[in-house]
Amino acid sequence: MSLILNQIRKAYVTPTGAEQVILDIPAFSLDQGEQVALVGTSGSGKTTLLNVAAGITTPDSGTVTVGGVEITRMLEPVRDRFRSERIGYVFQTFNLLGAFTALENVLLGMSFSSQPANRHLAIELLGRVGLGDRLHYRPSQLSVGQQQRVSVARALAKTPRLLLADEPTANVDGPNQQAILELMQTTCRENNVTLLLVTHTSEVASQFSRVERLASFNQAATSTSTPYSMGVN
Ligand SMILES: Nc1ncnc2c1ncn2[C@@H]1O[C@H](COP(=O)(O)OP(=O)(O)OP(=O)(O)O)[C@@H](O)[C@H]1O
Repeated sequence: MSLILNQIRKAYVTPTGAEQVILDIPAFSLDQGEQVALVGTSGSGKTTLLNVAAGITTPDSGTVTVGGVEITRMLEPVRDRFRSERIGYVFQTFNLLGAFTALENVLLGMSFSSQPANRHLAIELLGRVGLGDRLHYRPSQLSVGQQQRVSVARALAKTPRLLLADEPTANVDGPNQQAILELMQTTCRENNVTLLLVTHTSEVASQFSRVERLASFNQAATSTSTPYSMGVN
């Protein structure tokens, strides 16, 4: 599905009560099946942009159109169902359900989508992210990097039409980073899934033919951002 952001504005109220505009985006879009890396300084609004694209955060103004459907016009329950069925999201903070095992988390992610839970696919994906021997571990029994990999498997398992990934390899080592990135890119390519992936790492960004710097299309001046030099900013 294509993703089109048009005239998006999003401001937050700071603890002092002032309004701070985080996103002021005249236009930003991805074609169906396109794979884009999004880079930018910490605090510049990358997660906010993904949340707006997913319909989790409502923009103050502007429209978000996913696969030709304007999700900003939908009532919240309809938008929630649209997201569950068609959008995969690898959250920066994983958002795994603590009472459930790795396998159950992936199966639950599938059950919220339109397709029936496919245990075979869930086990295969967990194996492909290197967690074949951790299927029955709960999040608290997994390392942070392992939890991140469960989150990747969960997002892919529902075979979304749009995949949003917020630094999905931030907590894993080099070989795992490469394996996860390849899995995401290959799966998206094979299924014509649109991929928007936030990264701070130049090795990750370099594997995308299109790399977008948020500041290049966001007119909001996020002066709170503190540049740091882990990689791409
Ligand atoms: N609910 C909120 N209320 C007020 N300010 C917020 C809220 N959520 C985010 N912000 C502010 O919006 C700005 C952008 O946050 P966001 O998480 O989108 O940045 P980011 O680019 O993803 O950062 P990072 O690379 O560190 O993950 C930050 O300055 C943050 O303080």
